[in-house]
Amino acid sequence: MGCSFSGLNALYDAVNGGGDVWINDNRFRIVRQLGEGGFAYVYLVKEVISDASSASSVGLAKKVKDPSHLSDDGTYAMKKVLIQNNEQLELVREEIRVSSLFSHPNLLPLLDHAIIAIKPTQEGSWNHEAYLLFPVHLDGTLLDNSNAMKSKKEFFSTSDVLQIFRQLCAGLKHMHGLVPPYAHNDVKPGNVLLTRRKGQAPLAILMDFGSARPARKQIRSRSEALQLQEWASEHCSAPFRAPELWDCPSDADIDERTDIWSLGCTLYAIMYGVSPFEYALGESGGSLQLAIINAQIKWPAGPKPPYPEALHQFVTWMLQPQAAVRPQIDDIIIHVDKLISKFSQ
Ligand SMILES: Nc1ncnc2c1ncn2[C@@H]1O[C@H](COP(=O)(O)OP(=O)(O)OP(=O)(O)O)[C@@H](O)[C@H]1O
Repeated sequence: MGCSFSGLNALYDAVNGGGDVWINDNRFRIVRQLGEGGFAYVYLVKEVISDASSASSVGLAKKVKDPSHLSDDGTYAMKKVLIQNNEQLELVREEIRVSSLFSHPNLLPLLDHAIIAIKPTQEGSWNHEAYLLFPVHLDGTLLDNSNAMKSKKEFFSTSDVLQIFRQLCAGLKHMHGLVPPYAHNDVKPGNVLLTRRKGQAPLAILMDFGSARPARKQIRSRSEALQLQEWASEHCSAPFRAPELWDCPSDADIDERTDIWSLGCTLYAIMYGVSPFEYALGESGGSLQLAIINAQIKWPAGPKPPYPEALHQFVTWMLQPQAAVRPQIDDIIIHVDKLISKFSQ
């Protein structure tokens, strides 16, 4: 395959093994597909090291700053993003730039990346593919886990609900605490990787920084408000999207509390397996936007014994439609720690 490299390079090893991919100096064998998104495929890959005896000083080990991100068996998750135009190329470049700003045990680290240009289209411009390499978490997302549990009528214990949530708060605190603060903008169960651990609450890791941006925006005109709403409609999943991103005033100060709204919806979903506003609409349908703007919350029948009322009040506190009086991540952490000491053994 004819390739032109845009600085960094990933290259199919068409001759050796067919299924191998090079990301910069390292070679990976595709084992199987793990998932797919809008324009992306995620594969389980295994690093191919020619001299296994010196594995700790070659290959990815040489490249990755934090050795705890290296896997014992050489397996990783590789996301291949198909890029068809300049706008998509800029989005991937931004995802790579933003991901490299974060370093926290509850945020999925980007280990390496490469963008390649492939066969010119008829107009003569280049198509691109991006390859992003991450640690792999084989137990799936919080959404996958919730769906599997729902079909068995199982629920997380109160203690696990709080511990999973606490880890998401820790990851978000890192993002909201940067200068300038960053909002994730797409906090939802499908963007949380969960790893089950014996005798401990599951490990929760927030991923997908494709929508993460500096959090604070001053909206001072109708056209700026509409521009923000349009951006949000493409980047923030509707059932978890804050009211100010649906119906933005022409004079508004947007901040990282858009994520607190999504976090409230996510806490509800850890308990009941669905966003509160999808649940509120139920089978009858109706307007998701109206349900969100009115913060219309209903509580499903849960596990027996049910979750403590204090958890419901906690969700309601985060789902404050007026962003200016919604709590910040530090307030949330103080509160969840109190709930953990009260309800976890
Ligand atoms: N590090 C990983 N370990 C294991 N599985 C992963 C990993 N990263 C992604 N996946 C799987 O691949 C799926 C798609 O990944 P991701 O959400 O990053 O893609 P996306 O294109 O951003 O998707 P979407 O547009 O739906 O948000 C995930 O839902 C998950 O099942």
